[in-house]
Amino acid sequence: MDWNHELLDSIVWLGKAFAISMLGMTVSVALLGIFTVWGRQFRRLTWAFFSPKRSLLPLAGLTLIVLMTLFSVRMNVLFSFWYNGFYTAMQKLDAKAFWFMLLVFAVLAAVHVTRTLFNFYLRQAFLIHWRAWLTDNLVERWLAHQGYHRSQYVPNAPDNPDQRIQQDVESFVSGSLNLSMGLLDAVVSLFAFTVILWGLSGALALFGVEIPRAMVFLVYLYVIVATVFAVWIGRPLIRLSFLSEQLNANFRYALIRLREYGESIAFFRGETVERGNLLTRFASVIQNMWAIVYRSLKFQGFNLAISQAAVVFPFIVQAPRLLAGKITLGDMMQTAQAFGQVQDALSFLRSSYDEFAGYRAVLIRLTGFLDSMDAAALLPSAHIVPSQHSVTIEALTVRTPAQIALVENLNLSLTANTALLIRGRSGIGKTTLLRAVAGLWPYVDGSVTRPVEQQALFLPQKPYLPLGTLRGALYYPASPLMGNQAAHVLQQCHLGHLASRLDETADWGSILSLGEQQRLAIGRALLSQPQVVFLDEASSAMDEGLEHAMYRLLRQVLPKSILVSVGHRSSLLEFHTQELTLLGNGKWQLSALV
Ligand SMILES: Nc1ncnc2c1ncn2[C@@H]1O[C@H](COP(=O)(O)OP(=O)(O)OP(=O)(O)O)[C@@H](O)[C@H]1O
Repeated sequence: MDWNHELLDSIVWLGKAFAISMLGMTVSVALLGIFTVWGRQFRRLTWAFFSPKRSLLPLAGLTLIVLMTLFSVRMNVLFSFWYNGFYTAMQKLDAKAFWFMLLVFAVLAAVHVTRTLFNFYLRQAFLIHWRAWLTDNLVERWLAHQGYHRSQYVPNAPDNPDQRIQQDVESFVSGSLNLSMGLLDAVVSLFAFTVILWGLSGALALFGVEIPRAMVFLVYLYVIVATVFAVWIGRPLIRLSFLSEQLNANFRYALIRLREYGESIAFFRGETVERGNLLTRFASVIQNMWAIVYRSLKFQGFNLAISQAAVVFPFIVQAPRLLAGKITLGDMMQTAQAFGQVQDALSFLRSSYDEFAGYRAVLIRLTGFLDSMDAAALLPSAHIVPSQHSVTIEALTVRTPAQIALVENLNLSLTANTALLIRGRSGIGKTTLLRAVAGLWPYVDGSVTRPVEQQALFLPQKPYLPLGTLRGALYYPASPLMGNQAAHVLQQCHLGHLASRLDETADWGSILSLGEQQRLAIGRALLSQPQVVFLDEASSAMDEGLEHAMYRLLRQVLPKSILVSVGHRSSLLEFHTQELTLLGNGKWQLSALV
Protein backbone atom coordinates (compact mmCIF):
# COMPACT_ATOMS: atom_id res chain seq x y z
CA MET A 1 0.00 0.00 0.00
CA ASP A 2 1.30 3.48 -0.96
CA TRP A 3 0.54 5.55 2.13
CA ASN A 4 1.45 8.81 0.33
CA HIS A 5 -1.53 8.50 -2.05
CA GLU A 6 -3.92 6.87 0.35
CA LEU A 7 -6.07 9.97 0.95
CA LEU A 8 -7.20 10.19 -2.67
CA ASP A 9 -7.65 6.42 -2.96
CA SER A 10 -9.80 6.38 0.17
CA ILE A 11 -11.99 9.22 -1.10
CA VAL A 12 -12.59 7.37 -4.38
CA TRP A 13 -13.31 4.15 -2.45
CA LEU A 14 -15.77 5.97 -0.19
CA GLY A 15 -17.57 7.53 -3.18
CA LYS A 16 -18.04 4.18 -4.89
CA ALA A 17 -19.02 2.34 -1.70
CA PHE A 18 -21.51 5.10 -0.86
CA ALA A 19 -23.24 4.99 -4.27
CA ILE A 20 -23.54 1.19 -4.15
CA SER A 21 -24.70 1.20 -0.51
CA MET A 22 -27.45 3.77 -1.06
CA LEU A 23 -28.72 1.83 -4.07
CA GLY A 24 -28.53 -1.45 -2.15
CA MET A 25 -30.34 -0.05 0.87
CA THR A 26 -33.15 1.48 -1.19
CA VAL A 27 -33.72 -1.78 -3.10
CA SER A 28 -33.55 -3.83 0.13
CA VAL A 29 -36.13 -1.71 1.93
CA ALA A 30 -38.43 -1.91 -1.11
CA LEU A 31 -38.04 -5.70 -1.40
CA LEU A 32 -38.43 -6.32 2.34
CA GLY A 33 -41.58 -4.22 2.25
CA ILE A 34 -42.97 -6.41 -0.53
CA PHE A 35 -41.92 -9.84 0.72
CA THR A 36 -41.86 -9.69 4.53
CA VAL A 37 -44.40 -8.72 7.15
CA TRP A 38 -41.81 -7.03 9.35
CA GLY A 39 -40.51 -5.08 6.34
CA ARG A 40 -44.01 -3.67 5.86
CA GLN A 41 -44.31 -2.92 9.57
CA PHE A 42 -40.95 -1.12 9.45
CA ARG A 43 -42.03 0.93 6.44
CA ARG A 44 -45.30 1.87 8.09
CA LEU A 45 -43.49 3.20 11.16
CA THR A 46 -40.71 5.05 9.32
CA TRP A 47 -42.28 6.32 6.12
CA ALA A 48 -43.67 9.58 7.43
CA PHE A 49 -40.48 10.49 9.32
CA PHE A 50 -38.23 10.12 6.27
CA SER A 51 -40.68 11.63 3.80
CA PRO A 52 -38.84 14.47 1.96
CA LYS A 53 -42.17 16.29 1.72
CA ARG A 54 -42.12 16.77 5.49
CA SER A 55 -38.43 17.62 5.92
CA LEU A 56 -35.16 16.85 4.19
CA LEU A 57 -33.19 16.69 7.45
CA PRO A 58 -33.88 13.02 8.40
CA LEU A 59 -32.73 11.78 4.98
CA ALA A 60 -29.70 14.09 5.14
CA GLY A 61 -28.85 12.78 8.62
CA LEU A 62 -29.23 9.17 7.50
CA THR A 63 -27.04 9.81 4.45
CA LEU A 64 -24.32 11.22 6.68
CA ILE A 65 -24.59 8.23 9.03
CA VAL A 66 -24.21 5.84 6.08
CA LEU A 67 -21.14 7.77 4.99
CA MET A 68 -19.64 7.60 8.48
CA THR A 69 -20.33 3.85 8.66
CA LEU A 70 -18.47 3.32 5.38
CA PHE A 71 -15.70 5.55 6.62
CA SER A 72 -15.33 3.27 9.64
CA VAL A 73 -14.95 0.21 7.37
CA ARG A 74 -12.35 2.06 5.35
CA MET A 75 -10.45 2.87 8.54
CA ASN A 76 -10.43 -0.84 9.45
CA VAL A 77 -9.03 -1.66 6.02
CA LEU A 78 -6.31 0.97 6.47
CA PHE A 79 -5.48 -0.38 9.94
CA SER A 80 -5.20 -3.88 8.49
CA PHE A 81 -2.61 -2.67 5.94
CA TRP A 82 -0.90 -0.74 8.66
CA TYR A 83 -0.56 -4.00 10.67
CA ASN A 84 1.04 -5.68 7.68
CA GLY A 85 3.53 -2.85 7.10
CA PHE A 86 4.36 -2.53 10.79
CA TYR A 87 5.03 -6.23 11.45
CA THR A 88 6.93 -6.64 8.19
CA ALA A 89 9.15 -3.67 9.14
CA MET A 90 9.86 -5.34 12.48
CA GLN A 91 10.52 -8.71 10.91
CA LYS A 92 12.99 -7.11 8.48
CA LEU A 93 14.55 -5.04 11.32
CA ASP A 94 13.95 -1.96 9.12
CA ALA A 95 14.17 1.05 11.50
CA LYS A 96 13.20 3.66 8.85
CA ALA A 97 10.07 1.76 7.86
CA PHE A 98 9.26 1.19 11.52
CA TRP A 99 9.29 4.92 12.35
CA PHE A 100 7.39 5.77 9.18
CA MET A 101 4.68 3.29 10.15
CA LEU A 102 4.45 4.88 13.58
CA LEU A 103 3.91 8.27 11.90
CA VAL A 104 1.18 6.71 9.73
CA PHE A 105 -0.34 5.29 12.89
CA ALA A 106 -0.43 8.74 14.51
CA VAL A 107 -2.39 10.10 11.54
CA LEU A 108 -4.72 7.07 11.42
CA ALA A 109 -5.33 7.22 15.17
CA ALA A 110 -6.14 10.96 15.08
CA VAL A 111 -8.61 10.45 12.21
CA HIS A 112 -10.09 7.43 13.99
CA VAL A 113 -10.70 9.31 17.25
CA THR A 114 -12.25 12.31 15.46
CA ARG A 115 -14.44 10.08 13.31
CA THR A 116 -15.60 8.02 16.29
CA LEU A 117 -16.61 11.09 18.30
CA PHE A 118 -18.36 12.75 15.38
CA ASN A 119 -20.13 9.49 14.55
CA PHE A 120 -21.31 9.16 18.16
CA TYR A 121 -22.70 12.69 18.18
CA LEU A 122 -24.35 12.28 14.80
CA ARG A 123 -26.07 9.03 15.73
CA GLN A 124 -27.27 10.31 19.09
CA ALA A 125 -28.64 13.53 17.58
CA PHE A 126 -30.39 11.50 14.89
CA LEU A 127 -31.88 9.09 17.45
CA ILE A 128 -33.10 11.92 19.69
CA HIS A 129 -34.84 13.69 16.80
CA TRP A 130 -36.36 10.45 15.53
CA ARG A 131 -37.57 9.40 18.97
CA ALA A 132 -39.04 12.84 19.66
CA TRP A 133 -40.89 12.81 16.35
CA LEU A 134 -42.24 9.29 16.72
CA THR A 135 -43.30 9.80 20.34
CA ASP A 136 -45.07 12.98 19.35
CA ASN A 137 -46.76 11.15 16.53
CA LEU A 138 -47.93 8.23 18.70
CA VAL A 139 -49.15 10.52 21.49
CA GLU A 140 -51.09 12.43 18.83
CA ARG A 141 -52.61 9.17 17.55
CA TRP A 142 -53.42 8.08 21.09
CA LEU A 143 -55.23 11.30 21.91
CA ALA A 144 -56.96 11.71 18.54
CA HIS A 145 -60.57 10.46 18.37
CA GLN A 146 -60.26 9.67 22.11
CA GLY A 147 -58.27 6.56 21.18
CA TYR A 148 -56.81 6.44 24.71
CA HIS A 149 -60.34 5.66 25.96
CA ARG A 150 -62.24 4.20 23.02
CA SER A 151 -59.53 1.68 22.08
CA GLN A 152 -60.83 -0.40 25.02
CA TYR A 153 -63.88 -1.21 22.87
CA VAL A 154 -61.72 -2.50 20.01
CA PRO A 155 -61.36 -6.31 19.83
CA ASN A 156 -57.82 -7.29 20.95
CA ALA A 157 -57.31 -3.88 22.55
CA PRO A 158 -53.60 -3.11 22.99
CA ASP A 159 -52.10 -3.90 26.36
CA ASN A 160 -50.03 -1.22 28.13
CA PRO A 161 -50.07 1.59 25.53
CA ASP A 162 -47.98 3.69 27.94
CA GLN A 163 -45.15 1.17 27.61
CA ARG A 164 -45.40 1.24 23.83
CA ILE A 165 -45.10 4.99 23.72
CA GLN A 166 -42.35 5.33 26.32
CA GLN A 167 -40.18 2.24 25.91
CA ASP A 168 -40.91 0.65 22.55
CA VAL A 169 -40.33 3.84 20.59
CA GLU A 170 -36.87 4.10 22.13
CA SER A 171 -36.09 0.46 21.35
CA PHE A 172 -37.46 0.85 17.85
CA VAL A 173 -35.35 3.85 16.82
CA SER A 174 -32.13 2.57 18.37
CA GLY A 175 -32.77 -0.97 17.08
CA SER A 176 -33.46 0.32 13.56
CA LEU A 177 -30.23 2.29 13.45
CA ASN A 178 -28.04 -0.33 15.11
CA LEU A 179 -29.31 -3.20 13.01
CA SER A 180 -29.34 -1.39 9.66
CA MET A 181 -25.93 0.23 10.10
CA GLY A 182 -24.55 -2.99 11.61
CA LEU A 183 -25.74 -4.84 8.53
CA LEU A 184 -24.26 -2.24 6.19
CA ASP A 185 -20.96 -2.37 8.06
CA ALA A 186 -21.03 -6.16 7.87
CA VAL A 187 -21.77 -6.34 4.14
CA VAL A 188 -19.18 -3.73 3.15
CA SER A 189 -16.54 -5.21 5.50
CA LEU A 190 -17.26 -8.60 4.01
CA PHE A 191 -16.45 -7.36 0.51
CA ALA A 192 -13.42 -5.32 1.54
CA PHE A 193 -11.79 -7.98 3.69
CA THR A 194 -12.67 -10.89 1.41
CA VAL A 195 -10.61 -9.12 -1.26
CA ILE A 196 -7.70 -8.73 1.20
CA LEU A 197 -8.01 -12.33 2.36
CA TRP A 198 -8.14 -13.51 -1.24
CA GLY A 199 -4.82 -11.82 -1.93
CA LEU A 200 -3.17 -13.33 1.15
CA SER A 201 -4.63 -16.81 0.95
CA GLY A 202 -2.82 -19.81 -0.52
CA ALA A 203 -3.79 -23.34 -1.46
CA LEU A 204 -4.43 -25.96 1.19
CA ALA A 205 -4.30 -29.72 0.80
CA LEU A 206 -7.19 -31.31 2.64
CA PHE A 207 -7.67 -35.10 2.51
CA GLY A 208 -5.51 -35.18 -0.60
CA VAL A 209 -7.55 -32.45 -2.33
CA GLU A 210 -5.84 -29.14 -3.15
CA ILE A 211 -8.15 -26.20 -2.31
CA PRO A 212 -6.97 -22.89 -3.86
CA ARG A 213 -7.53 -19.74 -1.75
CA ALA A 214 -8.55 -22.12 1.04
CA MET A 215 -8.75 -19.42 3.72
CA VAL A 216 -11.57 -17.59 1.98
CA PHE A 217 -13.67 -20.70 1.41
CA LEU A 218 -13.04 -22.01 4.89
CA VAL A 219 -14.11 -18.83 6.66
CA TYR A 220 -17.33 -18.69 4.66
CA LEU A 221 -18.12 -22.36 5.25
CA TYR A 222 -17.28 -22.01 8.92
CA VAL A 223 -19.56 -19.06 9.54
CA ILE A 224 -22.45 -20.20 7.35
CA VAL A 225 -22.69 -23.54 9.17
CA ALA A 226 -22.41 -21.71 12.52
CA THR A 227 -25.14 -19.24 11.50
CA VAL A 228 -27.60 -21.94 10.52
CA PHE A 229 -27.15 -23.62 13.91
CA ALA A 230 -27.32 -20.29 15.78
CA VAL A 231 -30.60 -19.27 14.14
CA TRP A 232 -32.04 -22.67 14.99
CA ILE A 233 -30.92 -22.40 18.64
CA GLY A 234 -31.89 -18.72 19.03
CA ARG A 235 -35.33 -18.83 17.43
CA PRO A 236 -37.37 -19.20 20.66
CA LEU A 237 -35.81 -15.95 21.91
CA ILE A 238 -38.19 -13.95 19.68
CA ARG A 239 -41.27 -15.17 21.55
CA LEU A 240 -39.55 -15.01 24.93
CA SER A 241 -38.45 -11.40 24.53
CA PHE A 242 -41.95 -10.39 23.39
CA LEU A 243 -43.39 -12.08 26.47
CA SER A 244 -40.80 -10.45 28.70
CA GLU A 245 -41.91 -6.94 27.74
CA GLN A 246 -45.57 -7.81 28.14
CA LEU A 247 -45.20 -9.55 31.51
CA ASN A 248 -43.05 -6.76 32.93
CA ALA A 249 -45.58 -4.16 31.83
CA ASN A 250 -48.41 -6.17 33.42
CA PHE A 251 -46.48 -6.34 36.67
CA ARG A 252 -45.75 -2.60 36.58
CA TYR A 253 -49.41 -1.86 35.92
CA ALA A 254 -50.43 -3.90 38.98
CA LEU A 255 -47.92 -1.92 41.09
CA ILE A 256 -49.29 1.38 39.79
CA ARG A 257 -52.85 0.32 40.60
CA LEU A 258 -51.80 -0.56 44.13
CA ARG A 259 -50.53 3.00 44.56
CA GLU A 260 -53.56 4.51 42.85
CA TYR A 261 -56.12 2.63 44.93
CA GLY A 262 -53.89 2.60 48.04
CA GLU A 263 -56.50 4.06 50.31
CA SER A 264 -59.29 1.63 49.42
CA ILE A 265 -56.92 -1.30 49.69
CA ALA A 266 -55.70 -0.07 53.08
CA PHE A 267 -59.30 0.28 54.35
CA PHE A 268 -60.08 -3.25 53.16
CA ARG A 269 -56.75 -4.53 54.56
CA GLY A 270 -56.43 -6.14 51.15
CA GLU A 271 -52.68 -6.67 51.42
CA THR A 272 -52.93 -10.47 51.25
CA VAL A 273 -54.95 -10.42 48.04
CA GLU A 274 -52.72 -7.71 46.57
CA ARG A 275 -49.56 -9.60 47.51
CA GLY A 276 -50.96 -12.72 45.88
CA ASN A 277 -51.86 -10.79 42.77
CA LEU A 278 -48.48 -9.05 42.54
CA LEU A 279 -46.53 -12.22 43.20
CA THR A 280 -48.52 -14.16 40.61
CA ARG A 281 -47.69 -11.55 38.01
CA PHE A 282 -44.09 -11.35 39.12
CA ALA A 283 -43.79 -15.14 39.08
CA SER A 284 -44.62 -15.07 35.36
CA VAL A 285 -41.89 -12.45 34.85
CA ILE A 286 -39.38 -14.63 36.69
CA GLN A 287 -40.43 -17.80 34.93
CA ASN A 288 -39.91 -16.09 31.59
CA MET A 289 -36.55 -14.68 32.74
CA TRP A 290 -35.33 -18.18 33.53
CA ALA A 291 -36.51 -19.40 30.15
CA ILE A 292 -34.50 -16.55 28.55
CA VAL A 293 -31.46 -17.39 30.69
CA TYR A 294 -31.47 -21.08 29.69
CA ARG A 295 -32.06 -20.32 26.06
CA SER A 296 -29.35 -17.60 26.09
CA LEU A 297 -26.90 -20.00 27.73
CA LYS A 298 -27.26 -22.31 24.76
CA PHE A 299 -27.21 -19.44 22.28
CA GLN A 300 -24.28 -17.54 23.77
CA GLY A 301 -22.37 -20.72 24.59
CA PHE A 302 -22.54 -21.68 20.96
CA ASN A 303 -21.57 -18.18 19.79
CA LEU A 304 -18.64 -17.96 22.20
CA ALA A 305 -17.27 -21.37 21.26
CA ILE A 306 -17.48 -20.46 17.57
CA SER A 307 -15.73 -17.08 18.14
CA GLN A 308 -12.94 -18.62 20.25
CA ALA A 309 -12.17 -21.29 17.69
CA ALA A 310 -12.00 -18.53 15.08
CA VAL A 311 -9.11 -16.82 16.93
CA VAL A 312 -6.53 -19.52 16.20
CA PHE A 313 -7.99 -20.80 12.95
CA PRO A 314 -6.18 -18.38 10.54
CA PHE A 315 -2.82 -18.87 12.29
CA ILE A 316 -3.10 -22.65 11.91
CA VAL A 317 -3.98 -22.39 8.22
CA GLN A 318 -1.25 -19.81 7.38
CA ALA A 319 1.54 -21.17 9.63
CA PRO A 320 2.98 -23.62 7.04
CA ARG A 321 3.29 -20.80 4.47
CA LEU A 322 4.97 -18.46 6.99
CA LEU A 323 7.41 -21.16 8.08
CA ALA A 324 8.16 -21.97 4.45
CA GLY A 325 9.00 -18.29 3.89
CA LYS A 326 6.18 -17.77 1.35
CA ILE A 327 4.55 -14.96 3.33
CA THR A 328 5.87 -12.32 5.78
CA LEU A 329 4.92 -11.92 9.46
CA GLY A 330 2.98 -8.81 8.34
CA ASP A 331 0.98 -10.96 5.90
CA MET A 332 0.30 -13.42 8.69
CA MET A 333 -0.93 -10.70 11.06
CA GLN A 334 -3.04 -9.07 8.35
CA THR A 335 -4.54 -12.48 7.52
CA ALA A 336 -5.59 -12.95 11.14
CA GLN A 337 -7.08 -9.46 11.24
CA ALA A 338 -8.87 -9.82 7.90
CA PHE A 339 -10.14 -13.26 8.91
CA GLY A 340 -11.51 -11.74 12.10
CA GLN A 341 -13.27 -9.00 10.14
CA VAL A 342 -14.81 -11.40 7.63
CA GLN A 343 -15.79 -13.68 10.47
CA ASP A 344 -17.39 -10.79 12.36
CA ALA A 345 -19.18 -9.57 9.27
CA LEU A 346 -20.53 -12.99 8.37
CA SER A 347 -21.46 -13.58 11.98
CA PHE A 348 -23.58 -10.45 12.08
CA LEU A 349 -26.80 -12.34 11.54
CA ARG A 350 -25.82 -14.95 14.11
CA SER A 351 -24.69 -12.58 16.85
CA SER A 352 -27.46 -10.03 16.40
CA TYR A 353 -30.20 -12.62 16.18
CA ASP A 354 -31.43 -11.97 19.72
CA GLU A 355 -31.38 -8.21 19.10
CA PHE A 356 -33.37 -8.77 15.93
CA ALA A 357 -35.77 -10.97 17.90
CA GLY A 358 -36.42 -8.14 20.35
CA TYR A 359 -36.69 -5.69 17.47
CA ARG A 360 -39.39 -7.74 15.76
CA ALA A 361 -41.32 -7.90 19.02
CA VAL A 362 -41.15 -4.10 19.21
CA LEU A 363 -42.35 -3.80 15.60
CA ILE A 364 -45.32 -6.05 16.36
CA ARG A 365 -46.25 -4.04 19.45
CA LEU A 366 -45.93 -0.63 17.79
CA THR A 367 -47.90 -1.59 14.70
CA GLY A 368 -50.47 -3.30 16.96
CA PHE A 369 -50.84 0.02 18.75
CA LEU A 370 -51.36 1.85 15.43
CA ASP A 371 -53.89 -0.79 14.31
CA SER A 372 -56.00 -0.36 17.42
CA MET A 373 -55.85 3.43 17.17
CA ASP A 374 -57.06 3.13 13.55
CA ALA A 375 -59.81 0.75 14.65
CA ALA A 376 -60.80 3.06 17.52
CA ALA A 377 -61.08 5.98 15.10
CA LEU A 378 -63.46 3.91 12.95
CA LEU A 379 -65.71 2.86 15.85
CA PRO A 380 -69.23 4.19 15.48
CA SER A 381 -70.64 6.81 17.85
CA ALA A 382 -73.79 8.88 18.08
CA HIS A 383 -73.99 11.49 15.35
CA ILE A 384 -73.19 14.76 17.14
CA VAL A 385 -74.53 17.95 15.54
CA PRO A 386 -73.25 21.22 17.09
CA SER A 387 -75.86 23.70 18.26
CA GLN A 388 -76.22 26.72 20.57
CA HIS A 389 -78.39 26.78 23.71
CA SER A 390 -80.32 23.56 22.97
CA VAL A 391 -80.02 19.80 23.30
CA THR A 392 -82.03 17.53 21.03
CA ILE A 393 -81.82 13.76 21.11
CA GLU A 394 -83.30 11.95 18.12
CA ALA A 395 -83.94 8.22 17.71
CA LEU A 396 -81.12 7.38 20.09
CA THR A 397 -80.65 3.69 20.82
CA VAL A 398 -77.94 2.65 23.28
CA ARG A 399 -76.86 -0.98 23.77
CA THR A 400 -74.33 -2.87 25.87
CA PRO A 401 -71.39 -4.57 24.10
CA ALA A 402 -73.51 -7.74 24.32
CA GLN A 403 -76.20 -5.91 22.25
CA ILE A 404 -78.69 -5.71 25.15
CA ALA A 405 -80.79 -2.54 24.71
CA LEU A 406 -80.35 0.01 27.51
CA VAL A 407 -82.32 2.83 25.87
CA GLU A 408 -84.33 2.41 22.69
CA ASN A 409 -85.43 5.14 20.30
CA LEU A 410 -85.09 8.04 22.76
CA ASN A 411 -86.35 11.43 21.61
CA LEU A 412 -86.26 14.57 23.71
CA SER A 413 -85.50 18.24 23.47
CA LEU A 414 -84.16 20.79 25.95
CA THR A 415 -83.84 24.53 25.53
CA ALA A 416 -81.98 27.22 27.50
CA ASN A 417 -82.83 27.38 31.20
CA THR A 418 -84.38 23.88 31.25
CA ALA A 419 -83.03 20.87 33.09
CA LEU A 420 -83.42 17.11 32.79
CA LEU A 421 -83.05 14.60 35.61
CA ILE A 422 -82.27 11.02 34.57
CA ARG A 423 -83.22 8.36 37.08
CA GLY A 424 -83.47 4.58 37.20
CA ARG A 425 -82.14 1.69 39.20
CA SER A 426 -78.41 0.97 39.38
CA GLY A 427 -76.93 -0.62 36.26
CA ILE A 428 -79.91 0.36 34.10
CA GLY A 429 -77.79 2.50 31.73
CA LYS A 430 -77.81 6.12 32.99
CA THR A 431 -74.03 6.66 32.74
CA THR A 432 -73.91 4.82 29.44
CA LEU A 433 -76.61 7.12 28.07
CA LEU A 434 -74.43 10.13 29.02
CA ARG A 435 -71.42 8.43 27.38
CA ALA A 436 -73.49 8.04 24.22
CA VAL A 437 -74.53 11.71 24.34
CA ALA A 438 -70.84 12.66 24.81
CA GLY A 439 -69.96 10.62 21.68
CA LEU A 440 -67.78 8.12 23.56
CA TRP A 441 -69.98 5.00 23.47
CA PRO A 442 -69.72 2.96 20.25
CA TYR A 443 -72.78 0.68 20.59
CA VAL A 444 -75.26 3.31 19.56
CA ASP A 445 -77.54 4.62 16.78
CA GLY A 446 -79.18 8.01 16.41
CA SER A 447 -78.16 11.63 16.65
CA VAL A 448 -77.60 14.26 19.34
CA THR A 449 -77.72 17.97 18.64
CA ARG A 450 -75.97 19.89 21.41
CA PRO A 451 -73.35 22.53 22.25
CA VAL A 452 -69.87 21.09 21.74
CA GLU A 453 -66.28 21.53 22.95
CA GLN A 454 -65.93 24.08 25.77
CA GLN A 455 -69.67 24.79 25.65
CA ALA A 456 -70.51 21.34 27.03
CA LEU A 457 -69.15 20.19 30.38
CA PHE A 458 -69.39 16.60 31.61
CA LEU A 459 -68.94 16.14 35.36
CA PRO A 460 -68.54 12.48 36.41
CA GLN A 461 -69.13 11.12 39.90
CA LYS A 462 -65.38 10.95 40.54
CA PRO A 463 -63.89 14.14 39.12
CA TYR A 464 -60.54 14.06 37.39
CA LEU A 465 -57.97 16.38 38.98
CA PRO A 466 -54.84 16.79 36.86
CA LEU A 467 -51.37 16.85 38.40
CA GLY A 468 -50.35 20.42 39.25
CA THR A 469 -51.87 23.33 41.12
CA LEU A 470 -55.36 23.61 42.52
CA ARG A 471 -55.95 26.56 40.20
CA GLY A 472 -55.02 24.34 37.24
CA ALA A 473 -57.49 21.71 38.48
CA LEU A 474 -60.21 24.33 38.86
CA TYR A 475 -59.84 25.63 35.30
CA TYR A 476 -59.15 22.23 33.66
CA PRO A 477 -59.12 21.71 30.67
CA ALA A 478 -58.81 25.48 30.02
CA SER A 479 -55.61 27.35 30.90
CA PRO A 480 -55.75 28.76 34.45
CA LEU A 481 -56.26 32.52 34.86
CA MET A 482 -54.63 34.53 37.61
CA GLY A 483 -56.77 36.95 39.63
CA ASN A 484 -59.39 36.70 42.35
CA GLN A 485 -62.08 34.92 40.40
CA ALA A 486 -60.83 31.45 41.32
CA ALA A 487 -60.77 32.29 45.05
CA HIS A 488 -64.26 33.77 44.78
CA VAL A 489 -65.57 30.58 43.15
CA LEU A 490 -63.96 28.47 45.89
CA GLN A 491 -65.83 30.58 48.46
CA GLN A 492 -69.08 30.06 46.58
CA CYS A 493 -68.50 26.29 46.52
CA HIS A 494 -67.86 26.11 50.26
CA LEU A 495 -64.15 25.57 49.63
CA GLY A 496 -62.97 28.91 51.06
CA HIS A 497 -60.43 27.13 53.28
CA LEU A 498 -58.49 26.19 50.10
CA ALA A 499 -58.32 29.72 48.65
CA SER A 500 -54.84 30.38 50.06
CA ARG A 501 -53.53 27.13 48.50
CA LEU A 502 -54.70 27.84 44.95
CA ASP A 503 -51.18 27.93 43.55
CA GLU A 504 -49.84 25.00 45.55
CA THR A 505 -48.75 21.98 43.51
CA ALA A 506 -49.93 18.72 45.08
CA ASP A 507 -51.70 15.45 44.36
CA TRP A 508 -55.08 17.09 44.91
CA GLY A 509 -56.95 13.99 43.79
CA SER A 510 -55.80 12.16 46.90
CA ILE A 511 -55.81 15.13 49.32
CA LEU A 512 -59.36 16.41 48.82
CA SER A 513 -62.38 14.42 50.00
CA LEU A 514 -64.71 13.18 47.28
CA GLY A 515 -67.31 15.79 48.30
CA GLU A 516 -64.66 18.54 48.06
CA GLN A 517 -63.57 17.27 44.65
CA GLN A 518 -67.18 17.29 43.49
CA ARG A 519 -67.58 20.89 44.67
CA LEU A 520 -64.36 21.81 42.88
CA ALA A 521 -65.90 20.34 39.73
CA ILE A 522 -69.01 22.49 40.24
CA GLY A 523 -66.58 25.42 40.52
CA ARG A 524 -65.24 24.44 37.10
CA ALA A 525 -68.74 24.78 35.68
CA LEU A 526 -69.16 28.23 37.27
CA LEU A 527 -65.86 29.42 35.78
CA SER A 528 -66.23 27.98 32.29
CA GLN A 529 -69.92 28.98 31.93
CA PRO A 530 -70.87 26.22 29.46
CA GLN A 531 -74.21 26.18 27.68
CA VAL A 532 -74.90 22.66 28.92
CA VAL A 533 -73.66 20.82 32.02
CA PHE A 534 -74.00 17.03 32.30
CA LEU A 535 -73.78 15.94 35.94
CA ASP A 536 -73.44 12.18 36.41
CA GLU A 537 -74.13 11.78 40.13
CA ALA A 538 -71.71 14.69 40.41
CA SER A 539 -73.00 15.65 43.87
CA SER A 540 -73.50 12.14 45.27
CA ALA A 541 -70.81 12.52 47.96
CA MET A 542 -72.33 15.72 49.39
CA ASP A 543 -74.97 15.77 52.10
CA GLU A 544 -78.43 16.86 50.95
CA GLY A 545 -77.97 20.41 52.26
CA LEU A 546 -74.74 20.95 50.34
CA GLU A 547 -76.14 19.31 47.22
CA HIS A 548 -79.10 21.65 47.41
CA ALA A 549 -76.80 24.66 47.85
CA MET A 550 -74.65 23.63 44.86
CA TYR A 551 -77.65 23.20 42.55
CA ARG A 552 -79.04 26.57 43.67
CA LEU A 553 -75.65 28.12 42.95
CA LEU A 554 -75.50 26.53 39.50
CA ARG A 555 -78.93 27.87 38.70
CA GLN A 556 -78.06 31.38 40.01
CA VAL A 557 -74.70 31.71 38.18
CA LEU A 558 -75.72 29.84 35.02
CA PRO A 559 -79.41 30.76 34.58
CA LYS A 560 -79.34 30.18 30.80
CA SER A 561 -77.47 26.88 30.86
CA ILE A 562 -79.14 23.52 30.34
CA LEU A 563 -78.57 20.98 33.11
CA VAL A 564 -78.70 17.23 32.51
CA SER A 565 -78.30 15.34 35.78
CA VAL A 566 -78.12 11.72 36.76
CA GLY A 567 -79.13 11.25 40.37
CA HIS A 568 -81.12 9.14 42.76
CA ARG A 569 -82.35 11.69 45.35
CA SER A 570 -85.87 13.10 45.02
CA SER A 571 -84.60 16.38 46.46
CA LEU A 572 -83.02 17.05 43.04
CA LEU A 573 -86.43 17.16 41.34
CA GLU A 574 -87.06 20.83 42.22
CA PHE A 575 -84.06 21.96 40.10
CA HIS A 576 -85.23 20.14 36.97
CA THR A 577 -88.01 20.70 34.45
CA GLN A 578 -88.18 17.17 32.99
CA GLU A 579 -87.58 13.70 34.32
CA LEU A 580 -86.38 10.75 32.24
CA THR A 581 -86.84 7.39 33.93
CA LEU A 582 -85.05 4.38 32.47
CA LEU A 583 -87.20 1.28 32.97
CA GLY A 584 -85.00 -1.52 31.62
CA ASN A 585 -84.95 -3.49 28.34
CA GLY A 586 -84.60 -0.20 26.47
CA LYS A 587 -87.89 1.24 27.80
CA TRP A 588 -88.06 4.76 29.18
CA GLN A 589 -90.55 7.37 30.31
CA LEU A 590 -90.29 11.14 29.99
CA SER A 591 -92.37 13.43 32.16
CA ALA A 592 -92.54 17.18 32.80
CA LEU A 593 -91.87 18.50 36.31
CA VAL A 594 -93.51 21.57 37.60
N1 LIG B 1 -67.32 -1.02 29.11
C1 LIG B 1 -68.37 -1.82 29.35
N2 LIG B 1 -68.36 -3.07 28.89
C2 LIG B 1 -69.40 -3.90 29.11
N3 LIG B 1 -70.51 -3.53 29.75
C3 LIG B 1 -70.60 -2.29 30.22
C4 LIG B 1 -69.52 -1.36 30.05
N4 LIG B 1 -69.89 -0.20 30.61
C5 LIG B 1 -71.13 -0.40 31.14
N5 LIG B 1 -71.55 -1.65 30.91
C6 LIG B 1 -72.83 -2.24 31.32
O1 LIG B 1 -73.90 -1.41 30.91
C7 LIG B 1 -74.90 -1.40 31.89
C8 LIG B 1 -75.24 0.03 32.27
O2 LIG B 1 -74.18 0.57 33.03
P1 LIG B 1 -74.22 2.07 33.57
O3 LIG B 1 -72.90 2.36 34.20
O4 LIG B 1 -74.65 2.94 32.47
O5 LIG B 1 -75.35 1.97 34.69
P2 LIG B 1 -75.91 3.14 35.63
O6 LIG B 1 -77.37 3.18 35.40
O7 LIG B 1 -75.15 4.40 35.42
O8 LIG B 1 -75.58 2.50 37.04
P3 LIG B 1 -75.26 3.25 38.46
O9 LIG B 1 -76.52 3.93 38.91
O10 LIG B 1 -74.90 2.10 39.33
O11 LIG B 1 -74.12 4.17 38.21
C9 LIG B 1 -74.40 -2.22 33.06
O12 LIG B 1 -74.99 -3.50 32.97
C10 LIG B 1 -72.92 -2.30 32.84
O13 LIG B 1 -72.42 -3.52 33.32
